Order: sequence, then structure tokens, then C-alpha cells
Amino acid sequence: MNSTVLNIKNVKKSFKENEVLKNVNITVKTGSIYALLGANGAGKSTLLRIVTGLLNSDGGKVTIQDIDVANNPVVAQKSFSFSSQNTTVDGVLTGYENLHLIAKLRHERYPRKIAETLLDKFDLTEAKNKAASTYSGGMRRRLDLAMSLVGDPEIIFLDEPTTGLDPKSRQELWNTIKEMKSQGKTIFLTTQYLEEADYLADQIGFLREGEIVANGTPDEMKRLAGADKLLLVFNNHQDTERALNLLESYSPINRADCEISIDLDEEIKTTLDVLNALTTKKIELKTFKMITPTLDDVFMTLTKG
Ligand SMILES: Nc1ncnc2c1ncn2[C@@H]1O[C@H](COP(=O)(O)OP(=O)(O)OP(=O)(O)O)[C@@H](O)[C@H]1O
Repeated sequence: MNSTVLNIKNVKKSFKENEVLKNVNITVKTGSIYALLGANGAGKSTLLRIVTGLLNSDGGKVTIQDIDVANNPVVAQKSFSFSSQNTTVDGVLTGYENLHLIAKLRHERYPRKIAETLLDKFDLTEAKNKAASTYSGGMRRRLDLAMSLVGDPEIIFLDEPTTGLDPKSRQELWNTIKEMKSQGKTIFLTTQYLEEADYLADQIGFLREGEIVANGTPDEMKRLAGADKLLLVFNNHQDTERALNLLESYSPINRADCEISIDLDEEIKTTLDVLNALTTKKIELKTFKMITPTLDDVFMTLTKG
């Protein structure tokens, strides 16, 4: 399915003279993962609060499954859940009780069954009768995600879901998020981690100075940081100089001591031609490698200035 589930159009928001969101436009396809990237204070949480009907915007429109969130918050809220940065988990209650309570609040017919099923699905059955305050950070986040699935929402909003988690717990949570997608859910998450957006997202938006300044797939975003490069490392300055002259037609860049990089447009052909040319002229390489721009490079490019 490829229909639009979420449409954010010309959304604006200021706090007094602080114009946080100037004009935000985003569309999200059903069954996809959208990652909203932005630096600290870029306005990611503010946007999420507007999109989920917790905060009024100063202009623009948000529709979820064609329902206007501002005009019909109660109807719209039936189709999504929202996990904010402050998890909704109650530490005094057990994992089971947390889920049971949410299921009852959502007027589910079989709250016990839902709690048990979700505990099992999120690998929390063993800890189900322990107070959530005794859970590790990763377990709390998993419980929080489990709670966000009560009521079988179409779209799940996650505000910085892995902030503060250790690498193992982060990987586990990423797996869980991917699994949610494979079950047909749409996920909209905010993150400061480029690696996270790269790993999870089908579509990424960069929020900067109140606007989405770039939008695309992880690969499209990486291309914004320039072409792949071939990095050549030589044993000495003499070889480096000879190589710079020999490869002049490739516009080589002398990046560092004894290091040259070349932009690769037709990757394999260029690489082979360059290596052949060096071999023919007996210019010895210490090592070489291909460098692909990362999302970090894009982030640095887009947040400059
Ligand atoms: N209720 C509020 N009253 C006044 N200013 C606010 C309010 N909420 C947010 N802001 C301001 O709006 C700006 C964006 O904040 P927001 O929390 O949306 O950013 P963020 O991108 O989510 O940042 P972080 O990654 O640090 O959570 C900040 O300058 C913040 O101080």
C-alpha cells in the first residue's frame, strides 16, 4: 500500500517571539518509517505535540488518515499512539499492570489478554510481575512501545525512542521498531542519531530553522554530501606528488599527508583505471579504500551556518 497516512501542511508555531516552526511540510506513506532529524531545540518535539493534537499550531493543517487533528482530535487519536520522551510507564505498577491499565483506559474488550500478548511479544513475560521501576532502561522502553500498541493504532509516534539506551538495548529496540513496520504499522520518529535514521527510516526529513531543509531516502540524503570517493594512501611524498601529476585529469585532492582522494562518478571503471595507471607507472600504494558519505556528513553540511 502506498497511500498517505499523515499529511503535515504549512505548520507554523511560535512561542512569543521565538519562531520555532516557520513552515513545515511532511507527508508519510502508510506502512513506512519516517525519521525526523534535527539538532537540539530544532522543534522536533513541538512538531510532534502539534501533530498529535497536544498543542495548537499558529497555522497550517495536520491530517491523519484524512482526519483533521485540530478539528477532530478525539477521532484522530483513535488511529495513533504517542510515546513521548518521558515514558508513560508508571514505575510503581508492574509491567502487566501498566499494560492492563492502558488497555482498560482505551476501552479494550479483553484487557488481560492484550496485556499478556504484548508482554510476550516484547519479551517481558518473565518480568511481568515486577515493578517497572526495577526494569532496565531498555526494558522500560520496550514496555513503553508495548503500551503504544494497545488499541492497534495505525500510526505510532516515537519521540527520541532510543535516547539514553546502551548500544545493545538500542539495537533491540531498533529490531522491535522494524518488526512493527513489518506488521504494517506506520512509524514516525524523531531522533538526533543519524545512524538510527539511516538504519530504520524509509524517508528522512531534516528540520532546521523551522523548516524541512532536506527530505529523502537515506541514500538520497547521503548523496547530498557528495559523491563516493576513492582514497589513495602512499608511502612517501615523492610517490604522492607523482600520483597527483599522473591522475591530474581526475581532479585529485591532496587531503592529508600522502593521501589523495578522487570523486567517483562511475565507481568501478574509475577505480580500475586509476589503479591500472598507478601500476603501469610503478607508483606503489600503501593502501586504498572507497569512502561513502555518511548521514553525519549530510547533517554537518545541512546544519552549517
Ligand atoms: N512550552 C514552551 N514554551 C516556550 N518555549 C518552548 C516551549 N516548548 C518548546 N519551546 C522552545 O521551542 C524550541 C524547540 O523546542 P523542542 O523541544 O521542540 O526542540 P527539539 O528539537 O525537540 O529539541 P530536543 O532534541 O532537545 O528535544 C526551543 O527553543 C524551546 O525552548
